[in-house]
Amino acid sequence: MNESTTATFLRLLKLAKPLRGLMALAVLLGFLTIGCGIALLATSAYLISAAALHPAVSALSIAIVGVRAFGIGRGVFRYLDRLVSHEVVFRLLSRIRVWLYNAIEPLAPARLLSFARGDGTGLSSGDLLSRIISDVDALQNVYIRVISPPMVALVVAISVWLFLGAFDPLIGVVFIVTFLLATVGVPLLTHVLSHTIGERLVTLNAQLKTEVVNNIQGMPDIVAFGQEEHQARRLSSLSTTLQRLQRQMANITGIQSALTNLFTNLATWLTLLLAIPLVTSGRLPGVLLAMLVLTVLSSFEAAQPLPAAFQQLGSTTQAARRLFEIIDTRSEVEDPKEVPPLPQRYDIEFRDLAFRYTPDQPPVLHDLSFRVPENSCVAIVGSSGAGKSTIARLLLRFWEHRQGQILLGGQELQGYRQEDIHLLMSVVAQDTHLFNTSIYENLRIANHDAEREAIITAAKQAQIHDFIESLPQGYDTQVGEQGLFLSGGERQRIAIARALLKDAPILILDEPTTNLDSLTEREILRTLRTLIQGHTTILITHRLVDLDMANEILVLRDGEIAERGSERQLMQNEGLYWQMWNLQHKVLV
Ligand SMILES: Nc1ncnc2c1ncn2[C@@H]1O[C@H](COP(=O)(O)OP(=O)(O)OP(=O)(O)O)[C@@H](O)[C@H]1O
Repeated sequence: MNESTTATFLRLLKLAKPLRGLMALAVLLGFLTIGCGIALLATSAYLISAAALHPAVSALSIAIVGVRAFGIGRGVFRYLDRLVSHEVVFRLLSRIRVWLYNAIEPLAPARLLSFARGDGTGLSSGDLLSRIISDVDALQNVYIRVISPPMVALVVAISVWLFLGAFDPLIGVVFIVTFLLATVGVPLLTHVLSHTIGERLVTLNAQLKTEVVNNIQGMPDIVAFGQEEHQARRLSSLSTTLQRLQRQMANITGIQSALTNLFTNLATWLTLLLAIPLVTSGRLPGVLLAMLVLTVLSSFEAAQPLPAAFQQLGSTTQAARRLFEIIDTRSEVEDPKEVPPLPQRYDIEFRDLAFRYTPDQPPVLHDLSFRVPENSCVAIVGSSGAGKSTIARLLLRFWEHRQGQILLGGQELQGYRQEDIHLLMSVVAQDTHLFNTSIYENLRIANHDAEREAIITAAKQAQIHDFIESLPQGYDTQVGEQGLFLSGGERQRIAIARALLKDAPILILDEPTTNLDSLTEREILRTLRTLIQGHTTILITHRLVDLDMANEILVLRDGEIAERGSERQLMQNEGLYWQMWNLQHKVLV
């Protein structure tokens, strides 16, 4: 094992620390199972040999009872061993899953995004899924096969060595050497041969899953651009590589299994070779010959699982490494150590703010200063990529600003917990995520305590109620994955209804009328006009319609405020806003 494998392995062991009592019990039960198996064969061999000499039945009674007891004991202990070791594994895996989920949550969206973009550790949604499901499952191998069996093998080795040594030290030495070759030599050899293949198998499996998820998500585009064959070729090439690696793994399995059998038979044969002269010279009673040989043969049962476990160690540690990679990722945004009081007022101020997403990228926002007084509305307009949505992301503390200040209620935003900030803000974003459940549940997500009446009122205000009612299953209609069964406009109106239901004091409307036709846009804007009353609102839009509802409009160009004022002032200035308005108006006409 190299250093990093050992370090990963030790970290995995640490995870199991709270269950060490149960794990010790599993080792004890494993030993008792194999111990009973050895004793069963040894006693049976003695019984058959002794019975061949026709002694009185009473002379055999202890051996007969022993055979029965060990036979029953082996079954019972095997059952208990499986029960306890699986209990340990399932408890551990469920702890790891929860632990992992808790670690992922703070990474969203900034760190998860950077994973998805491939500039972190190259994680995409398919890869993430693979880590959470397959990699966690792969850890079973560590706890069931790598930890317990070597300990059981160690206890068996010492006990059988001492037992055989009592009859003849040389037989004891032959046993321990062959046993060590089978339990240490073969596993090490398999590990050396297979660990790189195992690691590549995990990575390749994840790559294949990523590719499949990606293809399924982009299937309509693949079909529309006639790329089916190209994509199928990519998948087929990945799966051929996977098959080749799996074949190599199968060859190693064959080698390790042949070597283990070789050492088992060699040990049995050598014991026989050494014991026969002892019997002929009278130093060993003849009835014990078969017993010694079968003790050796059956003790190798403890060696059987080790090579397979070490063969999978490469893939297991690689899986663990991939999990620890997520766990070790620092979240983009850190909450303050002490729980701060909530703001008493809801005005927002940006002071000399500059921001870039990554150090190697140019700044997206520069010297940004503006104020949104409590219960007023500021609209931010500008061309695509000007940095409008970035302002919303910073306000939501999805990203951390490092230059300048953002104040909420007069206090720096970084002084509040993200959780508290999210409670104070309702967002209608460009892409609303709908969960694969009913419309009703999708609305209720904004406010779990909302009564049905309140949900319907919000849907009415967002102009979506009549549409929902026209569906055969009304509010219980399933929306499909990511709201696939709804149009872009319908999804947007559900987002507005959610914001209405949440009724937070601050509203962030990021292109709330995207995907809507002009008529619906007007209706929604009318709703928004009412909605923003009594709320501090930031309205981000590139549609220059009905912006007289904003107290101030900021025109953003390349991350800077190029122009600002009320709609009337900006139109009078005949500057950038006026040009954009005219351009849009002409296009619309
Ligand atoms: N997560 C990110 N990492 C790196 N760069 C990003 C990230 N998100 C956005 N950007 C970049 O920041 C710039 C501003 O993006 P932003 O989404 O704020 O623009 P926008 O004005 O809202 O555009 P649109 O109107 O098209 O939504 C763009 O150049 C974009 O490529």
